[in-house]
This record gives sequence, structure tokens and C-alpha cells, in this order.
Amino acid sequence: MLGRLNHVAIAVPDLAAAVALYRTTLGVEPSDPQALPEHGVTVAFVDVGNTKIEFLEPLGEDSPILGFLANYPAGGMHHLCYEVEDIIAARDHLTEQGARILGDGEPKIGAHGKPVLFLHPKDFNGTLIELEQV
Ligand SMILES: CC[C@@H](C(=O)O)C(=O)SCCNC(=O)CCNC(=O)[C@H](O)C(C)(C)COP(=O)(O)OP(=O)(O)OC[C@H]1O[C@@H](n2cnc3c(N)ncnc32)[C@H](O)[C@@H]1OP(=O)(O)O
Ligand SMILES: [Co+2]
Repeated sequence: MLGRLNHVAIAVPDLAAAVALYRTTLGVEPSDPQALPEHGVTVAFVDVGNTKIEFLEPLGEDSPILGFLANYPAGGMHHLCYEVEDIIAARDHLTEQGARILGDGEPKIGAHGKPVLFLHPKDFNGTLIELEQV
């Protein structure tokens, strides 16, 4: 069911500082920041060849990453995103297996303009998983 690792997300308190750090110390060119109010985050991506790094900064008072950053104020690894061919088939299979789909269970359009869903970290070894239909 799982395809490629699409991205590894890092939640940060200051997106501009995180992007500048990667640019100057690691010599990569992050994408321009993109505000996604529906997801409560502003994002920027770095393409590292075999996958991408997604930086997440909270956007708004209901941002889903505020709790995580309260636990890890300097930032930290937030989620893995796996590609799937059919997100509804994947969701229904995972639900049958007892995994919890976060939110209302319906895909939202993610940062790449494709449908995404999130799986509860407590059902996957303490790791938040995003699925993206490709
Ligand atoms: C840009 C769009 C999209 C893309 O296209 O790439 C994105 O990536 S958007 C990214 C941001 N959106 C989301 O993360 C949506 C899904 N997340 C959520 O719904 C919530 O963040 C959450 C996972 C339900 C956590 O909510 P929160 O309020 O912070 O905490 P809880 O108290 O409900 O947490 C329960 C439990 O889980 C632990 N936790 C929380 N976040 C993580 C995490 N990222 N990785 C691992 N574990 C996590 C939290 O510590 C709690 O544990 P206990 O204290 O042991 O109960
Ligand atoms: Co993501």
C-alpha cells in the first residue's frame, strides 16, 4: 500500500530562521514560505533528492502543531509522509485495521495540491503519519 517517503516534517518556532540555517550551513535552497490557513501552518520545503524536508511553523491560534512545540520549544521531527495511490482505499483499509484517522476522516488538500490524511501517532509507534495521494 505504501509508496515513496514524500517528506519528513520538522516543526519549528521560527520558519525564517530554520530556512536560513539550512541555506547557509547546509547549502540547500528552500522553497518560498507558503501559508496554509486550512492546515494552521506555514510551510517551506527543501528537496534533498530522495525525499523532501518540510518545515512547519504554526499559523493561527488553533494550529495543530502548537502542542508539539510546547513540548519541544526548539522544534523537532513532527511527521513522516508516505505516498499512496488511492487515499480512500488506504483510509478504509487502515480504519478496518483499527487505526485512527485524525480530523473528520476526510482528505484535505495538502501543500502539494494533493489529498492528504493523518494517522494518530499512538497507533504507529509514537510517529505521526501523513498519507498523500500521488
Ligand atoms: C501543510 C499541509 C500538510 C502537508 O501537505 O504536508 C501538513 O503536513 S500539515 C501538518 C500539520 N497538521 C497536522 O499535524 C494535522 C494532524 N495533527 C493533529 O491532528 C494533531 O497535531 C495531533 C497529532 C492529534 C496532536 O494533537 P495535540 O493537540 O498536539 O496533542 P494531543 O494531546 O492530542 O496528543 C496526543 C498524544 O500524541 C502525542 N503527539 C502529538 N503530536 C505528535 C507528533 N507529531 N508525533 C508524535 N507524537 C505526537 C502527544 O505528545 C500526546 O502524547 P501523550 O502526552 O503521551 O498522551
Ligand atoms: Co506534511
